[in-house]
Amino acid sequence: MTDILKVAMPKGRIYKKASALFREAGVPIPVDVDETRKLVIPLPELGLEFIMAKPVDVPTYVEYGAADIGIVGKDVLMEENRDVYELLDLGIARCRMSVIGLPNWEPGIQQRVATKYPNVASQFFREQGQQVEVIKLNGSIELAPLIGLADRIVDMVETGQTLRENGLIEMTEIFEITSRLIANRVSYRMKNHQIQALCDRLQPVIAAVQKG
Ligand SMILES: Nc1ncnc2c1ncn2[C@@H]1O[C@H](COP(=O)(O)OP(=O)(O)OP(=O)(O)O)[C@@H](O)[C@H]1O
Ligand SMILES: O=P(O)(O)OC[C@H]1O[C@H](OP(=O)(O)OP(=O)(O)O)[C@H](O)[C@@H]1O
Repeated sequence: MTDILKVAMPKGRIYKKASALFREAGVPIPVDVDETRKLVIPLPELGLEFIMAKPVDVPTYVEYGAADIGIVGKDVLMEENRDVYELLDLGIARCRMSVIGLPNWEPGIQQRVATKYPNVASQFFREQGQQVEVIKLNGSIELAPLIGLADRIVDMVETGQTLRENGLIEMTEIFEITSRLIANRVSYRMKNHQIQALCDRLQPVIAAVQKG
């Protein structure tokens, strides 16, 4: 009997892209999985079990071994700094982490930066030698400079539509984001065969997508 691989799948926008990638790689996830509200989805015919997690929690499930592997954005990996292996860059859900502000922004004495990513933002400004107060928000980050909560924000930019519609500009790109396949350190040894088999299926599809 082969061991089932437990996969922490992020609900939301990454799931759609990750499931398409799996299907292209010859892992036929049944279509009803896309719509279900079930949180634990056994897929014994594929040797998998999906755990449908909030994206930011994926590295936590994987670090503790509640999931063997997981799919998560680089943004979350950088912010959470969990003890997991990063196995593959899946090349999906591409966007970037940037410093954003109003076009007329000028450095003041007491600078405030709002973000969903306080660790990433603090580290970035520390490295730049800039002293800022970081304010943690949980969404609609672009509101903060519009209504005077913060001078600048650190947030994700994909198409730039949110910035345009709110009259904001991207000042500095901090890093590029794509989704990654991560593994629990013990699972990586104990279930190496299954994990490697999945990576071997995914790799050529990722390479083909990257070629264009
Ligand atoms: N335009 C984008 N905005 C935000 N994240 C994006 C974008 N494009 C790709 N991503 C990736 O998708 C991941 C998950 O985003 P999603 O919006 O699904 O969840 P979330 O906002 O973290 O969670 P929730 O909506 O459940 O609070 C991000 O961590 C990032 O890696
Ligand atoms: O460049 P764009 O294509 O406009 O994408 C970027 C926007 O998408 C994300 O927000 P999300 O939709 O996750 O909503 P949130 O504000 O609740 O985080 C992100 O925080 C930006 O606001």
